[in-house]
Amino acid sequence: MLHAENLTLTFNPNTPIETLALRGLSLRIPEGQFVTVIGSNGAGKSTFLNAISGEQKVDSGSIKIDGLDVTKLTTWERSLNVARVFQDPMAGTCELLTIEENLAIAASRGRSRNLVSATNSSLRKEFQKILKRLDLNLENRLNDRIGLLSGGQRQAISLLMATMRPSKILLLDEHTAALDPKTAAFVLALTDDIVKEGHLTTMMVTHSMRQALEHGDRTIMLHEGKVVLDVSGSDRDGLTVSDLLEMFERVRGETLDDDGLLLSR
Ligand SMILES: Nc1ncnc2c1ncn2[C@@H]1O[C@H](COP(=O)(O)OP(=O)(O)OP(=O)(O)O)[C@@H](O)[C@H]1O
Repeated sequence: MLHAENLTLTFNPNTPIETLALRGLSLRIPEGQFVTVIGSNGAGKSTFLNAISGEQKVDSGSIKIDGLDVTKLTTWERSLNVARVFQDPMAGTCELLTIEENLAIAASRGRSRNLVSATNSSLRKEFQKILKRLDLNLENRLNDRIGLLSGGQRQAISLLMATMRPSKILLLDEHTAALDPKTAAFVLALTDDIVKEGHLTTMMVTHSMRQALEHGDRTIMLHEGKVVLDVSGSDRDGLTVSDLLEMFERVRGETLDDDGLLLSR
């Protein structure tokens, strides 16, 4: 389904601040697989997701989604294939628009209808139905500005918006990192349900090794722009956070020195 082959990307080449963000990164993800992605700060996780979504052009290598090389598509063209939820709850929704208007934008993705015609009564019913699953009474607040909602409520809606229309791959970029633990658990459970229901091919970046092991069916670790660990199936079942840390240290031949990653065990 997703086939990334030998991706390289250098920021500010031939300058004192040259950064080799992707160094021959290759990864294949079959359809319907849920991959969790971990890695220390600066490992290249966001850059990789940006390359898949088209926000960042790579220097070399190819990214194919269902056999189609997407490296040459515009961001808009790729938005039909790639759905994404960011860390910042404010990034996925427009605070000045109502809940209904935000959902209408998501509903019109990939369609020729405009926003005005999208806000009709059958769509309103669809919006109420999908909001009901959150059990937050938001289905009765369609006309409220989304800026009135909490970060967790907005992030839950961002997830619903990203998955409202079909796409080939769902990218979750630390989408629960800015939420308090209880709300993060709520959004993660919602994520699991939505991914399972839609059999969605998914990549979820997280700084929490525990989350990485408890969700999805495969875990990869990036380090210095490459995949250095890739565990799934029976190898991953029963793996503990300590095991994962140990494996990383073994693979890299060095001690993991990343407070963020260690603190969020
Ligand atoms: N637009 C940019 N210009 C210059 N350097 C960049 C840019 N984006 C990322 N980098 C650098 O590329 C490297 C990879 O960054 P990236 O954001 O992909 O890491 P990450 O694994 O997502 O890290 P984090 O967990 O801290 O978010 C880092 O050294 C970063 O400073």
